[in-house]
Amino acid sequence: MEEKKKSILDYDTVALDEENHALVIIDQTQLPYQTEILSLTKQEDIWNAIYLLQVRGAPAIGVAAAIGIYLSAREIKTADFTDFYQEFQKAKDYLDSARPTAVNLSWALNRMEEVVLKNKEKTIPEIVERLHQEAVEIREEDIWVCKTIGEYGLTLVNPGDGLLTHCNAGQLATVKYGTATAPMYLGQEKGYHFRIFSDETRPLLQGARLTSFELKESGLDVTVICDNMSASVMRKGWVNAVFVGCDRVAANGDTANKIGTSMVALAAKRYGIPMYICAPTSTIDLSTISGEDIHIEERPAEEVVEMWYEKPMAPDGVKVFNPAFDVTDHDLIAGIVTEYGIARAPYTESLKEIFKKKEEALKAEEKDT
Ligand SMILES: CSC[C@H]1O[C@H](OP(=O)(O)O)[C@H](O)[C@@H]1O
Repeated sequence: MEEKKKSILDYDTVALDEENHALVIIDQTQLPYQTEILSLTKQEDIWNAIYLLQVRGAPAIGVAAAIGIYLSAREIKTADFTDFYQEFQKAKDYLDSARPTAVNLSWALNRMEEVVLKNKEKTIPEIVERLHQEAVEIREEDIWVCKTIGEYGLTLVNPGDGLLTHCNAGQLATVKYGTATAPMYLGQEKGYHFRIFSDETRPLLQGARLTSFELKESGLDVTVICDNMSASVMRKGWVNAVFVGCDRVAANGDTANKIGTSMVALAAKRYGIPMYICAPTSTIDLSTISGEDIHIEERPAEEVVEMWYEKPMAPDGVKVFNPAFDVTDHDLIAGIVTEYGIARAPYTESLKEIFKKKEEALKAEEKDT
């Protein structure tokens, strides 16, 4: 049994238990009421954990998928590559079907598949070991990515600023630091005193349940507000910048993020407040041309009308629409903060520049090793 730690941030959001060959996650559907750690070995349990948002947030979903597909590869009992690859692809397609919007899920699975193909001349045990290393690398990389996003994000704000965020793009959506919360945590380390407003984020309340929880546990000044209050808080002059995460950034900068983000962006535009998307390059999908092409996940009606209420809050049988995400138009976005710099409009060009910088950095890294 995991010993009780002092803060939720002392627990691993998502990790590989090397000894028991298991994916270990915090069950985020139980937060903030109780901290339950799940140790998952079965593919269907991992699929369910992603679908039910027990593990959630684009980067954390990508890490969970990488670990999950490695665990699945360990169980493929054959010495023949063709058979192995066939079983691997089945497992990959299965995990990929858990949620459609966050590109990190397919990004991580595709990266693991590349490892298989790159090592197809090796023995199956050697391929599985390479998958193991890649899953660990994807997880470790996320820490550097989020910290660097935090450093770039800090260049956009002042020590005493009011910040607003929507949903949870915090440490609970990543391995460490979060994306939208990375500037907040790094600012705290520098002695900054941000006043943070966290939208509750209906219907699943990631902002109230998760963001306010992790920020408060870290000693940050956080205030929970209802989603319909964000414009009013902006109008009062309490917000100097908005930082949110993302689930898929299209080539033109249109961004899918938790439902309600586009309303925050519209209000921020009205009040002249910069809206920043904190986006690991793993969440930027240049093959998706614009927001029109992003598949928005729709989720069960119960999440809207029954969750958190003693009795359903709408008449029985009434129609319910429950899109998990919406698209913020690129012209409402002041900047896209990545681990290779801040992209500014026009995004079609600037995002390509970011990937060029990434490619150059990776090439230089390869040369050094
Ligand atoms: C660090 S990006 C997290 C991103 O993912 C969340 O969605 P969900 O809670 O459904 O996984 C939300 O859109 C966050 O902004």
